[in-house]
Amino acid sequence: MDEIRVWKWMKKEEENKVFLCQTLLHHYSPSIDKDVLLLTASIEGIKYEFQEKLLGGAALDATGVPLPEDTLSVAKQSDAVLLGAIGGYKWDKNEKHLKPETGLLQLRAGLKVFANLRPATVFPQLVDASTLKREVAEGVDLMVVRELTGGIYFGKPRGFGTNENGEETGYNTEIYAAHEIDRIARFAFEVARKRRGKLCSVDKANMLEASMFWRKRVLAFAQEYPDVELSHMYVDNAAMQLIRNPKQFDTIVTNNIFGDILSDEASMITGSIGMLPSASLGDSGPGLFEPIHGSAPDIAGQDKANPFATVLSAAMLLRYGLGEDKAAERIEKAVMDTLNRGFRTADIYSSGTKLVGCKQLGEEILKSVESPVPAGAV
Ligand SMILES: NC(=O)C1=CN([C@@H]2O[C@H](COP(=O)(O)OP(=O)(O)OC[C@H]3O[C@@H](n4cnc5c(N)ncnc54)[C@H](O)[C@@H]3O)[C@@H](O)[C@H]2O)C=CC1
Ligand SMILES: CC(C)CC(=O)C(=O)O
Ligand SMILES: [Mg+2]
Repeated sequence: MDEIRVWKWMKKEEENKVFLCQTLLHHYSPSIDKDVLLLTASIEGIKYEFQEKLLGGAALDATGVPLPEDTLSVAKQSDAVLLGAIGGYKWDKNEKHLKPETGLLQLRAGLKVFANLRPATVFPQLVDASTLKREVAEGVDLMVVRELTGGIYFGKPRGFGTNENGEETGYNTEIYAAHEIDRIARFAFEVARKRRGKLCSVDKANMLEASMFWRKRVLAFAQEYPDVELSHMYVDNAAMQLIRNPKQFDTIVTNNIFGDILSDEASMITGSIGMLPSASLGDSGPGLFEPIHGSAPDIAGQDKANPFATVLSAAMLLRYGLGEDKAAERIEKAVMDTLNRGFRTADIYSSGTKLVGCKQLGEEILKSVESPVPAGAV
């Protein structure tokens, strides 16, 4: 690849109180995931052009819309898109079309990234940071494949109304067309095939028509993938099984809203939502890479946020977005080195480790990117 363009939304300094990820990252000049990505690219000899554009609250404040045309257009022309989290108290009461979250959904739809990969891996160094017992959490390595551009977040009709009793209502529609299920099902079978060959499709087919249809379409792919063991589970049971025995799962495929919820749940097995990166991919065009967490406004400005999820998203960008596996490994190894050297933010701290803020953790990750610690040296 001769030229690599990476685009990232970056918040402005004055919004630090609102956007934690960017607050914590912004202590660091200008953000940890960007610094790690660009340093790694330079060391690995990857040529790049890096542009920054606004999305979400920063875009609303600057332009009046959550996804400016210029942002979408540059994102579409890029090879990969690195994204911080959006949202904040300041815009919570905005009308729907003027919410930061709407900008994010428009970007995902605009880039047609229908498959969202959310790996939940328990690093050996963090087993004791999990809220689950060691024997339950240790060795968990599962992948949530979440459908990202359909379902209830996009379905119509939606809105506010009045029912036959004159009472106010709010409504959304869970709807999937056949092609939307088929493409995510195929994607998930392929993912499962490259992993441990087990695919669990999560739905609510005992009650919802959209789920009954989902299950029927997923099932139709089973004969094409005889090497993949397909199972089905209702989402309420899946939420319980993830806590009871998460090691039973290899790859989970599910709709947009169930995947959103289950991946937040799965993140806690690993110690923190601050550990989970994600990759959103389509049939063609750039992938979108972002942590699974939001802007964490409750700890904004406190230098407390865990940067690993965003840094690992940069690694996913290199691997799945640009095919730069060696560079991705450099970042993943730097994360492991940093953990091995004992550095932890508060959310993953356990006794005997070193409690640091986001800024220092970022500096430690950068040191490890630059000079990987030889195996056995810590
Ligand atoms: N993809 C995105 O950009 C997302 C944006 N949001 C937006 O973020 C805002 C906050 O939403 P919440 O429901 O509070 O979800 P959230 O994921 O921002 O935070 C949930 C909890 O996890 C903690 N947390 C999140 N990331 C962390 C990190 N890196 N290190 C340590 N702790 C971390 C927070 O402090 C909070 O207690 C809202 O405006 C929401 O719409 C929420 C989810 C995803
Ligand atoms: C705006 C939300 C739908 C985003 C979210 O929670 C997510 O994608 O994880
Ligand atoms: Mg979410």
